[in-house]
Amino acid sequence: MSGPCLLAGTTAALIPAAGDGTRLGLGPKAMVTVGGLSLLARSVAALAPYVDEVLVALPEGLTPPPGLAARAIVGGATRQDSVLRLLRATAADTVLIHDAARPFVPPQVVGALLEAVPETGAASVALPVADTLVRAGPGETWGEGVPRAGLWAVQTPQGFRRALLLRAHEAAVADGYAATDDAGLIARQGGRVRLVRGDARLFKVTTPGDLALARALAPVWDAGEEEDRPPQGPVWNAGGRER
Ligand SMILES: Nc1ccn([C@@H]2O[C@H](COP(=O)(O)OP(=O)(O)OP(=O)(O)O)[C@@H](O)[C@H]2O)c(=O)n1
Ligand SMILES: C[C@](O)(CO)[C@H](O)COP(=O)(O)O
Repeated sequence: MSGPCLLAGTTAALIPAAGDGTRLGLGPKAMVTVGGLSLLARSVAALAPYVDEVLVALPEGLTPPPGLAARAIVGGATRQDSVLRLLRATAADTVLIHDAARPFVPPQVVGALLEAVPETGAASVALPVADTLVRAGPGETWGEGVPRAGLWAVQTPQGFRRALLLRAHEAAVADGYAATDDAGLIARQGGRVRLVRGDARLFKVTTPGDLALARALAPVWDAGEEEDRPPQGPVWNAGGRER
């Protein structure tokens, strides 16, 4: 990893992994394997080199897999609730929040995200939408076209000053507001969220089709170029200086 890290203080990776995986239909999704490694193990390994600690939220009753280099807590009923529990379980100054269900995390993307966070305290990886968009009408017919100019599809990881995100989560709880991601909670409070260009390989394993894609990609990813592999060992220390 090259380039300076501008983060001050400590950093934690928070990995919500407590979902049921209903759409995939294979039990707790984070434990599903691709290329011999669970989605959770891949996500933990991808972010561990950048942070001081990794915390994962698991479904109640699920024992953390042996050898997982992360502290485990019990997640909540929704992703939002799992993330709030993770935020309350760490004292880190900066947090990277990443779905366990996105196992392929290009190091370049994490580096760009870490450099973006200090500007506003909130940044998200996202990709400009490339397909034509339509709002479906009755009976799954073509309803209304949606102009795609300026639309980005949000991925993870997302990075935040922890105190800022915690306040946004607590405000959402107080208002009974539910969001599908964390950056949306900051934006709702009027906060600015920097968008960092993501990567097609950061797709979320949601459906059986996604799992088939992930299993096809895993051997290519694992044999990939050095720049596409997580760095070995810690990259930045707690004070944000390059190691
Ligand atoms: N109560 C929940 C629900 C989701 N997640 C996590 O949030 C991420 C994104 O969620 P998604 O892909 O929707 O996973 P599931 O909720 O498991 O999927 P489904 O909606 O099909 O059940 C996943 O890593 C998932 O484990 C979580 O930590 N706690
Ligand atoms: C956080 C997220 O991955 C960003 O795209 C997405 O919103 C998660 O949604 P889900 O409903 O938990 O699948």
